[in-house]
Amino acid sequence: MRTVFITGASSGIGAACAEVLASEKKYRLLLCARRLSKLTELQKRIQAQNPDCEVFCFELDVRDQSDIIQKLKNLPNDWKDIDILINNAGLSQGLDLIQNGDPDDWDRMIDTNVKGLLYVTKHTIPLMQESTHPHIINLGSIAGKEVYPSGNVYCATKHAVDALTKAMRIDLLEKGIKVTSIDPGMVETEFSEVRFKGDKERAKNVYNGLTPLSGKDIADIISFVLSRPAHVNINDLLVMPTAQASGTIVKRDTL
Ligand SMILES: NC(=O)C1=CN([C@@H]2O[C@H](COP(=O)(O)OP(=O)(O)OC[C@H]3O[C@@H](n4cnc5c(N)ncnc54)[C@H](OP(=O)(O)O)[C@@H]3O)[C@@H](O)[C@H]2O)C=CC1
Ligand SMILES: CC(=O)[C@H](N)C(=O)O
Repeated sequence: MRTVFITGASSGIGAACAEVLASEKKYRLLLCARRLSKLTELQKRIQAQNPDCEVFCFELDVRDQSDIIQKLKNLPNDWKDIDILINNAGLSQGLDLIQNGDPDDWDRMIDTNVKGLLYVTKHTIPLMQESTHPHIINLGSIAGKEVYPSGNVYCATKHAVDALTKAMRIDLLEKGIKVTSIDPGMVETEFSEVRFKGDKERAKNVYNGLTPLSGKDIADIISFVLSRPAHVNINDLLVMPTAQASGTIVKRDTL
């Protein structure tokens, strides 16, 4: 069984990855997020459908480096050999022109999407030493390839993930760790509700008149990436809703 460590597993793409990988009977799951209750609900769902799937959940805020160190140190010994890290935890806060942006929003995005990914990676790599086929998958974004109006800092954080993925692939070559970036377009998860701070109407409007991707669409792709033989790595995979030609060009059904 390969041990997969998924950050941000309490909803959306992370939760979908947990469910898809559990169903393949090849993985055991190490899941973290800030909402432990959501993680335990997910664990119950997964183990109801896959009774033999081992799942270990723990509460973690990826922005807190000392908590990461402590939580990884305190893992049960049989969870300390990790094969796959999926750096999924991330968010956007607001959608404001830079001149109107809130520096607290900027801090949250940078601390979560960039520094959180770095902290988790730094402290997980030592736990991947024993793996025969170690793999790190970073959740990038179309926002890491293009910039869109008012996307400013969120786009900058995903551009940073794009650069860090390339850098990690170079630096970790000596350790034989595969590194992949998965870069989705619009995926209907809690993402927009988080971005708009609970404004469900505004979040729903993001996807009006088109079929966005689902968390499972991305999880299925990650499952494929992980299934490649040892000599094959998918470096970077941009995946969009058919209706979204680029970061800002979408085709919506007329009402
Ligand atoms: N949805 C989309 O359109 C796209 C999303 N992405 C990226 O995909 C990733 C997953 O997003 P998505 O599933 O859509 O969004 P969701 O909001 O549904 O999920 C985000 C996950 O990240 C976790 N998270 C957020 N902040 C922290 C933190 N500080 N510490 C630990 N976990 C945290 C949340 O858990 P909790 O709140 O319990 O801590 C949640 O489980 C993100 O990196 C996002 O940028 C990329 C392209 C498109
Ligand atoms: C594509 C994403 O990362 C996100 N949905 C966004 O609005 O930029």
